[in-house]
Amino acid sequence: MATLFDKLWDMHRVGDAGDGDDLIAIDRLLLHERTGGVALKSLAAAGHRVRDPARVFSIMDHIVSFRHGRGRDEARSPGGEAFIVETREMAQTAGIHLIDTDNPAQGIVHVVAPELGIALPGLTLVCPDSHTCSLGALGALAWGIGSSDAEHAMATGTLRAAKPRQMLIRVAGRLSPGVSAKDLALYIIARFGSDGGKRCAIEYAGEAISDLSIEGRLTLCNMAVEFAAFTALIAPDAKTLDYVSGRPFSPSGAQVETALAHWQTLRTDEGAEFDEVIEVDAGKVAPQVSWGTSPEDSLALTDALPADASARALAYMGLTAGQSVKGLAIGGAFIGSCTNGRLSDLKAAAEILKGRRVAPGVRAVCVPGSQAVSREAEALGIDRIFKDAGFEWGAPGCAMCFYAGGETFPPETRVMSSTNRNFEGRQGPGVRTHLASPAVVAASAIAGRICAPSDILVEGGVA
Ligand SMILES: CC(C)[C@H](C(=O)O)[C@@H](O)C(=O)O
Ligand code: SF4
Repeated sequence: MATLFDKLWDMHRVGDAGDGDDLIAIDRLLLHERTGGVALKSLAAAGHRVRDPARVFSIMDHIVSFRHGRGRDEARSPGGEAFIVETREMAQTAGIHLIDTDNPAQGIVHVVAPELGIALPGLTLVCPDSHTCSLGALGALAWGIGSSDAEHAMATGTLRAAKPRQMLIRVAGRLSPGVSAKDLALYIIARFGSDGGKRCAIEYAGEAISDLSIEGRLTLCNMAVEFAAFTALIAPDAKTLDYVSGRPFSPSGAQVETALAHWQTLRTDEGAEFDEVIEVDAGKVAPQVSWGTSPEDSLALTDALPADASARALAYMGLTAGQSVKGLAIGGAFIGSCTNGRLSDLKAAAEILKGRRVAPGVRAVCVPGSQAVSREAEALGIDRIFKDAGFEWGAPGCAMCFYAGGETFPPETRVMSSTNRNFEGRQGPGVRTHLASPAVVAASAIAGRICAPSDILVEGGVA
């Protein structure tokens, strides 16, 4: 009896690397211009070549400008162009796949990898980026690595790694209407703490997980690293197989049948043991918002701040213990990122924005996670809904998810954000980030204060 994680590990284990480490075969490696160009350059400087360029994909997302109309080589941070240019040159020299700024498939690496079928059930995938765990949503074994590990993986097609402990998070029951995968992720992190994942490989299972769309699963697994997990994964089911079929880098022709047969074996055997098991009742999860400077500082929108809230976090966020977060005036709203920048996220926000206007004094920005998401949204008129509501509609990339030295909100601005990190300075010096789902961000942008979508709907529309 084996867990899904055991099976994936064993299938890729090529040897004992000593000191308790295994040598793991890496199927596909992803790079972005913020860390990937550096890894490629250092690899070349050491006189090594990429062993199998067909398995390596480089994508421009972190530094590219999100301003439409500007040259896409323009960076959003001073001096950032060098990252773009260097990654391009190094990728071309190495002969790896390059999804450049002008490529119709460009977007955030963790959004693009599933869209293109680079991420598939059963594959090992690594990227020098912490949110690579997102891809476990498809039943892949995917984890974030450092730059030197990326070099090692490119040169050898393998990585040294110690097999992590394993945790099962079973989410029983169903999420209530209006409660999303993002709310579930924040709820779990708040309840068990930002160290609650204990560097384990987490398998999410249970009725609420089967119910989630693939995009919802990607959101949930995206936040596993904020829970200190090694990675997270979800066993592939019919939804997964349907999602991954027919994509550019998915199996084609005669390979399809073999792949389907293989993917169907990717599940945890009945009775297989985990080192830790956590049970969560989906019915208890309400729309969440973060109040502090760690994703674990999250609560239901209707709850007051804990009496023992950290003084430093309170001071940074301009709050006092015991107060309510709901109703606080905001100055910014951001919808996008690898957490919530997919079509279903934009649709959920658009449902609330339709026919309404962002409150005066709120700068609201939406940046689709990829060119594909942007095109689909535009085909459905979703961009119009955002723009008519007063949102800026940006060009795909990480954009305001993290401060790169360029565009930001003024210090002390309270920003509702569909992203995954609310650390001090994450969106800019002094910026006060509140994490929430796209629907909660959209509702708050309309109201000009932190609120739930139901508050807007009850008020019958805020002009
Ligand atoms: C810049 C990159 C290495 C970083 C990460 O590893 O996650 C970024 O994507 C982030 O979200 O903070
Ligand atoms: S969108 Fe944000 S969290 Fe995701 S990869 Fe980019 S910077 Fe990191």
